[in-house]
Amino acid sequence: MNRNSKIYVAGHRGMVGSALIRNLQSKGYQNIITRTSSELDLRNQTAVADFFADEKPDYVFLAAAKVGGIWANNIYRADFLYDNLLIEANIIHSAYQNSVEKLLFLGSSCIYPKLAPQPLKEESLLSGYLEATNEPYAIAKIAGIKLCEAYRSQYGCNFISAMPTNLYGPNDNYDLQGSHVLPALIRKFHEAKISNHPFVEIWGTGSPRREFLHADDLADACVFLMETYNDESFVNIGTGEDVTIRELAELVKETVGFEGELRWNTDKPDGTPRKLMDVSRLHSLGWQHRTDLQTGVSATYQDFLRNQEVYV
Ligand SMILES: NC(=O)C1=CN([C@@H]2O[C@H](COP(=O)(O)OP(=O)(O)OC[C@H]3O[C@@H](n4cnc5c(N)ncnc54)[C@H](OP(=O)(O)O)[C@@H]3O)[C@@H](O)[C@H]2O)C=CC1
Ligand SMILES: C[C@H]1O[C@H](OP(=O)(O)OP(=O)(O)OC[C@H]2O[C@@H](n3cnc4c(=O)[nH]c(N)nc43)[C@H](O)[C@@H]2O)[C@@H](O)[C@@H](O)C1=O
Repeated sequence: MNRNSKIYVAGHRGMVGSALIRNLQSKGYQNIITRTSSELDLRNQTAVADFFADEKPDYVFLAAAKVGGIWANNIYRADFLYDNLLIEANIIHSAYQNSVEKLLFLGSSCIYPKLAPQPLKEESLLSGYLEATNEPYAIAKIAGIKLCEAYRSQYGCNFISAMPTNLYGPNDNYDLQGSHVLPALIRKFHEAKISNHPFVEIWGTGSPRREFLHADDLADACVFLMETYNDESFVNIGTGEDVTIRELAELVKETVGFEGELRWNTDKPDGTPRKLMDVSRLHSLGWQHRTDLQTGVSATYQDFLRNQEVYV
């Protein structure tokens, strides 16, 4: 990829897509093309085919997807499966038809079996049953990995896949039904602090463990892989460290400065007990994350305070 390569970032208004744009621009890549979902619905096969034929991008970052936390994944099961299958199939097939030089597909750590050995090695894919709350989304993400592998083996396309752990950062989704845990906790603790509410409700038991990576680190890893990595095997992207949801809640509570009580709503699902990434493949390639969780949560709360009128 050189500084004048034509780069299509699909999903550029999202948390990951916007981080990719910041990272690419900071490295001097100037020829970036984007479309919002209202300009180009990536579920529309003809529209995607026309877009690729007109624009002929050299490189593609596939960061557009139907995304959400545990509740949204569990309720909108059809949408998470249908939208994601169509988006990735349309883009990957058009990338092949238009001789895209290289494509990076973003999967997720939820592709791994619920009870796979920890930390999760890339080799554990398809070795057991998936977590029920996000099975449709995980199946779509596994299909995306398999599309990249199949177009590589049948047509020689240089399509690679990266599997990020749970992410957070600027432009996250702060909708309390649809969001992931970290933005939900930031918003809940902030609103409880402002309104002097005595407690904050948190879902589940607090015992599940999760690994969190800042979106700017993820973007840096994706650009690194686009610049340097050309193998079929997908690559986990994470920190290699995790915390319990209870520990995360205590950290966000302290960061926000809320002094009330934590109340656990065990009617809400815990989801996977643990999903810690084995990041040895990524480390052996020469990339490591930079932002520790405390620093990242603090920066994300400051970003939330600056942009809360847009976010909520
Ligand atoms: N957030 C996380 O914790 C994790 C995310 N990932 C993966 O990273 C990628 C990016 O996620 P994230 O940035 O968090 O998600 P966001 O929800 O923040 O952004 C998703 C983007 O996808 C675009 N999009 C969705 N549907 C369509 C459509 N039908 N047509 C065109 N564009 C569409 C949206 O565009 P628009 O704004 O124009 O509507 C949006 O900007 C996804 O593949 C996700 O699975 C993986 C692991 C964890
Ligand atoms: C990235 C990943 O994200 C999803 O999986 P998840 O990791 O389970 O996602 P989550 O962030 O929503 O929850 C993490 C944990 O946190 C607990 N929790 C507490 N309180 C709140 C809360 O207020 N909101 C949310 N959302 N969770 C809460 C919650 O009960 C769970 O135990 C996948 O569906 C899939 O999309 C995927 O790949």
